[in-house]
Amino acid sequence: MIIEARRLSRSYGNTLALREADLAVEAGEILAVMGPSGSGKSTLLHCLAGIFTPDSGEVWFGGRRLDTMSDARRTKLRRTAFGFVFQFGQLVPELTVADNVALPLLLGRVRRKEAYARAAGWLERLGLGELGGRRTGQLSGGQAQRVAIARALVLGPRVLFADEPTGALDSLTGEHVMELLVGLAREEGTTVIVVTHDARVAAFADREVIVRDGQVTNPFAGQAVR
Ligand SMILES: Nc1ncnc2c1ncn2[C@@H]1O[C@H](COP(=O)(O)OP(=O)(O)OP(=O)(O)O)[C@@H](O)[C@H]1O
Repeated sequence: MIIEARRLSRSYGNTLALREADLAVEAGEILAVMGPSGSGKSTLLHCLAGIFTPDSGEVWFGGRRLDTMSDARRTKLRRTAFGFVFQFGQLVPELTVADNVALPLLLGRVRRKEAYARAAGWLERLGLGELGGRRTGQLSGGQAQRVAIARALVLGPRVLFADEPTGALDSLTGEHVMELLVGLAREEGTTVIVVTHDARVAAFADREVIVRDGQVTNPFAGQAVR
């Protein structure tokens, strides 16, 4: 298992968002996390990615305990081992497409020339080779999400976390974005955990888990949905 969550609980004030949720994810797996609105999907994803710490329970990544790690170590691990794609790309609008994709490399002290060369390679793979010089504020939704995918993958993460990555796109564009995301993840051997409401997005996954009332109803591979 690359990621394991054991009996995760997390509340916001009086709202119990996760109630002893379990989940196990295999390396290289593409996992869709589905379930009703407000059931705890995003909270689960944020706990797995070490963005939130759970109130109780354990999160393991590659045999290391994530939830009890120091903030500094967890932040470093998140930067190097994890990639993120959210509903709205969260690109820096004042920067160009190439700048946005090169940014994680530059922050990781990769030399400028190499960072831009690697960014250009990823943009090419995502069919964005022509758009490197454009400001990201001037992209279509589908183009922006493809840039966000390039930026998330440029450091070669072990796990890509995606929260409604196609939520702001029309269905055809959304399918194209998912096709690219899943195709690249498979080529790279990247594990993908994608939260989605959309059955067409989930159809790209190897496995689907359902979150209900803060619990994962079928947390382990091979288990039927209850
Ligand atoms: N910052 C917050 N403050 C208070 N309550 C919150 C906060 N974030 C989430 N919640 C509550 O926690 C519960 C789980 O929320 P979460 O966002 O994890 O659900 P979700 O399944 O991702 O929902 P959606 O599909 O609508 O995005 C909900 O009842 C929600 O209202």
